[in-house]
Amino acid sequence: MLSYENRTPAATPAHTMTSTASQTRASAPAPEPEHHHIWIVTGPAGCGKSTVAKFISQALDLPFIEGDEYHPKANVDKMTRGEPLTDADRWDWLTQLREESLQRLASGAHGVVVTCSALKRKYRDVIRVAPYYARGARVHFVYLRATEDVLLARVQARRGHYMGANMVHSQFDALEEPAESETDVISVDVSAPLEDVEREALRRIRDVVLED
Ligand SMILES: Nc1ncnc2c1ncn2[C@@H]1O[C@H](COP(=O)(O)OP(=O)(O)OP(=O)(O)O)[C@@H](O)[C@H]1O
Ligand SMILES: O=C(O)[C@H](O)[C@@H](O)[C@H](O)[C@H](O)CO
Repeated sequence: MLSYENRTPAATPAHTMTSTASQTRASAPAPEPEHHHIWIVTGPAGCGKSTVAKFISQALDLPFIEGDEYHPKANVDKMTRGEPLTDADRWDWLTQLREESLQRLASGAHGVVVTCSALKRKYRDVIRVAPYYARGARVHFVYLRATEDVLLARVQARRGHYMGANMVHSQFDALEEPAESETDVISVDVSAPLEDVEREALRRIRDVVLED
């Protein structure tokens, strides 16, 4: 479980507390986290969304939503044929991922980890409005950054996936890398070995939670 408990000492440093307050804290149940975080792991095909998101969800003991499983069959058929999706193909899918994420929080989860390519700013904006529907929800994007060459090599090496290497270029054509003004984005370079990428992503996520 993500150590949300770590936030308590951070919020109230021990040296500022009276002994009575310390005792109360020691016996009181851990407080509910104030914010419930929706972690959207993003990037083009092959950047490691599924692999890294599963790792994060396990490390933080949060539910995991595999965004690819929510594409309608028509979208999957299209990608299997090597045809890039259009904006129109993606809107309902993005809305559904936002709703599924909120549903997990409504069911009692303290957070949720979701994979979603979210290639363009306007796609990220669809998910960004989640707090409008659920006060206390916080959306963050974990953007897995890589060059086209790196992703081409990884998709070529992968077996049994509908997304072929012939689709990688179109993913970069569509990609609008998060701008600096998108302050809810953690950007992680994924050229490093997987273990390093996972450790770095988790470290950055924990930092965000501690700052919250
Ligand atoms: N840092 C890494 N170093 C080496 N290989 C990696 C790394 N990250 C992921 N991979 C491998 O690259 C391939 C693509 O990873 P993964 O399927 O998780 O990407 P994805 O972004 O979910 O792809 P898609 O969007 O197409 O489903 C997998 O075979 C995975 O094991
Ligand atoms: O927006 C898109 O074009 C899609 O979500 C793709 O990114 C794939 O679903 C994913 O990469 C699986 O290979």
